[in-house]
Amino acid sequence: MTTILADTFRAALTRLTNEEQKQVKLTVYELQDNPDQPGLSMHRVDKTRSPDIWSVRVGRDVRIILQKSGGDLILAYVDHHDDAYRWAERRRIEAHPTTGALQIVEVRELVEEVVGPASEAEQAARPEPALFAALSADDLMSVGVPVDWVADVQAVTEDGFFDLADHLPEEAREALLEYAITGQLTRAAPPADDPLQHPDTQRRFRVMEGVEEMQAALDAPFEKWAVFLHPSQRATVERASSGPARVVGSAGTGKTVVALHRVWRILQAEPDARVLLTTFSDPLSRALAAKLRLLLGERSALLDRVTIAAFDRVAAQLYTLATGQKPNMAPAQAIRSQLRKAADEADVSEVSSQFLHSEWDNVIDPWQLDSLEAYAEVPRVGRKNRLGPKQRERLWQVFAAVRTHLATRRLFTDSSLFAETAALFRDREPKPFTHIVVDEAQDLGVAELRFLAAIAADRPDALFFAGDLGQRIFRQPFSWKGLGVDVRGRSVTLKVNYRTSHQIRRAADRLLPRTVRDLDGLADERAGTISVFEGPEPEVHVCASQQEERETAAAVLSEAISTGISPAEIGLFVRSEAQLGRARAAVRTAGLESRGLVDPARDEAETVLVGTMHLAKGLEFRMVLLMACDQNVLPLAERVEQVADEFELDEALTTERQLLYVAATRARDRLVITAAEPASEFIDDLLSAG
Ligand SMILES: Nc1ncnc2c1ncn2[C@@H]1O[C@H](COP(=O)(O)OP(=O)(O)OP(=O)(O)O)[C@@H](O)[C@H]1O
Repeated sequence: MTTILADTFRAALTRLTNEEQKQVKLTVYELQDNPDQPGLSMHRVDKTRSPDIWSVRVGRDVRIILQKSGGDLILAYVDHHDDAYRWAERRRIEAHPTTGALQIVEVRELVEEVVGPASEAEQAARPEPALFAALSADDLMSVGVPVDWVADVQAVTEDGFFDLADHLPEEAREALLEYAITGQLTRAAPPADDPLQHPDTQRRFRVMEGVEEMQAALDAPFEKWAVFLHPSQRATVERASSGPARVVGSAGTGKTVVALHRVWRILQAEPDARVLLTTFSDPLSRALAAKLRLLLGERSALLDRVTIAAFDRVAAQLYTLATGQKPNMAPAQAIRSQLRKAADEADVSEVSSQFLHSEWDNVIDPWQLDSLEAYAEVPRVGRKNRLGPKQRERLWQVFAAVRTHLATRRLFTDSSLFAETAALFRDREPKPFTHIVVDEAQDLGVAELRFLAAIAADRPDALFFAGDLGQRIFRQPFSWKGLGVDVRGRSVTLKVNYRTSHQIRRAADRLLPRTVRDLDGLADERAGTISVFEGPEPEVHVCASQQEERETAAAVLSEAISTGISPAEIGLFVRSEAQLGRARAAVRTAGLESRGLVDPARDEAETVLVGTMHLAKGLEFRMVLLMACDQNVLPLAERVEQVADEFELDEALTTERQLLYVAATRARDRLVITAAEPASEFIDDLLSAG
């Protein structure tokens, strides 16, 4: 007999007490071992609409609801006696007549709380149009709307949609939302012979191969993604690649989840695989490590074959491994003074410090240019090369002097460490890693990408990237193809946002263009992304002074706490360190305590996280408060003043905007933005309708 676990069962299990959960799990293992054993007290549920629904007794008051049909045993639900029976009486488990996907269908006539199709009189009085009036019953069935619910969907207006959507299977809900936003109806995958093989079945039912798998699935934490993936996520995880591949999608669409499952799949499929899971910062790599542990659960022995660390740490470790020495890093300030000194000596005083720094940071150092010829030929993306050959020659003397200064002292920059370590491993076999999975890949620089390509095995599926071009906040763009990493034709876009409410996502999306293109012509298309739940509209408070802002923010925090949001569920972010004081003062005024990101000693449950927007990356909170969104803070005036040319100005404005997008999309349910007058121009974009 095949045992199948439904997502509704797992969700219901987590609502029971620990002791009840333990008892339920033991009963499930017994059922899986032999569902017919006499010790199990199993009864057919009489009042249901399907003949195959049974209840199994767990202790005095808890009941498991399951469907027994053919050779399959579907674990559907678990709850206290009366609630379990009520759940069972209102549901059918069946293959959808059009799509063939297995669904748990709510029996329409037994669901009272949804407003039924409006009468003609009501419709005449109601000015709101029906959202799906143009779709026929066949259209609706083609996306998996259960027969019972077709009339309700045809009659629903925008106001009632999210309430109704709660009663529909995910594929129908998502297709209808997409239609409401884009006017396009994406039909379900073609029917499979076996309903269990249908991609929409697999997002809510999973066949359990053995007791061990069942244990892992039931012990896995409440995060649904640990067990059930969206079909587009699953396809991306499982896809065999003929070359480097990537997954893109706007914030909250599950790119990190895909990256984690990809790592797991590689480890499972290849006993000799050595995997690097990497990203751009230590806090993010720690978060990835925690999530991977969670996903692997009982299979944590697999972790022995994974390295999880930020790019720069991996480079430093491999350098030490190859040379026996620790790399000595040059302080950024020392490089700045060397540049100025060399410029004075070479008598190029007409060139501003801004230009020198920018040229070093964005061209000379990342590309590791080592000659005047290389300097002349480097691809300058978007940046006008305003240098004549003579001037370039003089400037090169400056950069060459700094390079010599660093080389003679064996001092590294991040980029030179990447380059040197890449050179140490480029021709070595075997490579340190068979597979490399990169999260937040939009912030890879030239040196990092070359480094990763050099330390990965020479096999087509060695490199996998997850990222969102719209969230690039650190690095300037460059052509990946030009460096030999061509993901064209192997890029998948995820469209379902699981993190952020419809209202917050819609507002945050207004900060960015609908399409963001990379330099190889690949587009990240943001239009058509949907959120699966609703919440309040984001709030914006533009205050007359910083003091008024502090009081307003404090009042917002107090009100949130009074409505049941705990301090740990709140993230408070500001543009940069200079505004942290304003944020902490607001937390104090609300009578709360704050903690920083690198403040592990603080009790997380009792404190509000306060940090800069750059550090918000990769996190998520029930409520996000963004403070100090003032005119000179976003975009940051100091940064705008320091640009070397028009290209850099454009870059600065784009990445400042993207920074606000990153911070705003950390919010699940509530987003509040405050500013002291005059407010950032970005706020107008966020609020503008349409
Ligand atoms: N299949 C799924 N089912 C349920 N929840 C999911 C699923 N996939 C992702 N999530 C949830 O959605 C949220 C966002 O996921 P994730 O962090 O992977 O998104 P992301 O695309 O990497 O976001 P960002 O670009 O903002 O970093 C998380 O809370 C995650 O648990």
